Amino acid sequence: MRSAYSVETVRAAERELMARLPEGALMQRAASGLAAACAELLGRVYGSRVVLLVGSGDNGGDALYAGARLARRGAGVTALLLAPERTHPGGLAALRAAGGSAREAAGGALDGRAAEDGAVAAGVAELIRRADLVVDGIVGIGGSGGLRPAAVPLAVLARASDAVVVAVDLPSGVEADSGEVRGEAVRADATVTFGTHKPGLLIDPAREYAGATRLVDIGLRPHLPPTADLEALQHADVAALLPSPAAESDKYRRGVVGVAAGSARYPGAAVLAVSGALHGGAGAVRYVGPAGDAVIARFPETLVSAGPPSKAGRVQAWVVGPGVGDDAGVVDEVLASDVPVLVDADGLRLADRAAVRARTAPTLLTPHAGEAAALLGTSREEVEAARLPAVRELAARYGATALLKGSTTLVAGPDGGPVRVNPTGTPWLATAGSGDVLSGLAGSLLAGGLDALDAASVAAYLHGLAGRVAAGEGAPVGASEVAATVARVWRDVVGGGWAAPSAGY
Ligand SMILES: NC(=O)C1=CN([C@@H]2O[C@H](COP(=O)(O)OP(=O)(O)OC[C@H]3O[C@@H](n4cnc5c(N)ncnc54)[C@H](O)[C@@H]3O)[C@@H](O)[C@H]2O)[C@@H](O)CC1
Ligand SMILES: [K+]
Repeated sequence: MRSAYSVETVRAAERELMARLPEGALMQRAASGLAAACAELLGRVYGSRVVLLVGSGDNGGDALYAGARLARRGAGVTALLLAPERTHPGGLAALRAAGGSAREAAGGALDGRAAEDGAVAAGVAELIRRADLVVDGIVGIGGSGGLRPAAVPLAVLARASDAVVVAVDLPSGVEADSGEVRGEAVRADATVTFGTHKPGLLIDPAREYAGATRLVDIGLRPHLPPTADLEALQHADVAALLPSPAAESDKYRRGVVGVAAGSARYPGAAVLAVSGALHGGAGAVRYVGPAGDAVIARFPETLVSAGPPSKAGRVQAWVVGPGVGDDAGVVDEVLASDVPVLVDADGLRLADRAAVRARTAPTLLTPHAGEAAALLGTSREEVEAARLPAVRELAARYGATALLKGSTTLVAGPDGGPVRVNPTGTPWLATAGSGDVLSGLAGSLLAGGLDALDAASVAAYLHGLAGRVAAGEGAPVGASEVAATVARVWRDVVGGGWAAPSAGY
């Protein structure tokens, strides 16, 4: 499990650890890991051109000490200081002693005129443009509220340069705790983070600014609490959670999932939700609704009933909503059941909110940002910008587990606790019907006995992997292909020997 901790928790752990170590030891650990990562990215350190963007705090100190290490190996290192009088003194001295140089980043006063806010000093643009490596030590976990104006042109110049951009701890300008990016921020090719991941490194939009993330061990782990603020499942975690039938299992012991989906107008949603459900490990899939013929034609193994959900026979979990159109009755009926219920798509719009809150069996809501905005009474843009607070609020407000879809899908439980972020997502999954497959898959795992947080996060994991594998070398995929690929990725996850395509999850 990959975990991330909030700034407040990281600070407390650092204080504990620092109290046991000689002055400055922690920063040396950080700088040494940072320098090693930079050297690796440069390939050849000797003769390379390195520019350090240095803010007024310890984040800048890390950059300066790492720059000193690179300078000792023959790199030409220049530090651009955003606040020359408040630069980390030890770091600056180390850089100079190693042969590096430092200069002011901001535009100085010219001919008696005051410097414009946000202007850069002469030669700075050229330095950044010609650099092989730019190290972003403007601000780390001490930052808030987006980049200050003086730092903005440096972020813009770094983006335009061909240099590899490495962020120290976090890309400057992103919110460490939430992944929000308000205004300009540094876009890094890689981020070297210390002690633990910060939530923003795993959640979009900030995750995109971080590039590939590398964690440097500075000995913080024993000082962090056992419960993280954010968790990302990895192969081994998912393998341990996936249901596997025992010798004495029959279809009923493996769980029956009911799917109440589709309509005369949208039969495809029913077919896709059933296809997801058939691949989620439940012993049987029961379909209820007006698209029975289409479902049977495609998946003859489905148990189809024509009547209402309450007459369909026992299930261990329900999925309700995909493609049901305006049939509020079916949503009401399913919500009145005493088994776990997943509500998706039209179901989210039609569900009686008081009925959702009043349920005693687990409820799992699976909105995309637009549906989440409607449930929260806010705008889609607000949800997209602040996904972590949004998913927490949804879960708390509805007393439900909430899965917020997106490139970094988030899952929050109703009683607080760590939020799960899915590391396997791919933009190829933004395709019609993909959400229906996810609902079926998660519902099937619910019926198989996983709790709502696990069912949702395991489903998102498998679904994301299936999307990646089906998309292969970057071709678009349909939702049916995603469903059909779930069995393969399930085998790979359980087998443990699967080599993930390219990506850093
Ligand atoms: N505390 C520790 O034990 C360790 C800290 N380390 C480094 O120290 C960093 C935290 O250092 P600090 O607490 O000094 O804080 P930072 O260096 O992250 O930032 C604080 C400074 O940045 C300025 N600032 C705040 N918001 C800004 C914004 N939006 N735009 C531009 N400037 C802004 C403030 O004026 C303040 O002086 C970590 O991110 C990490 O890089 C590492 O050396 C590892 C050990
Ligand atoms: K930084």
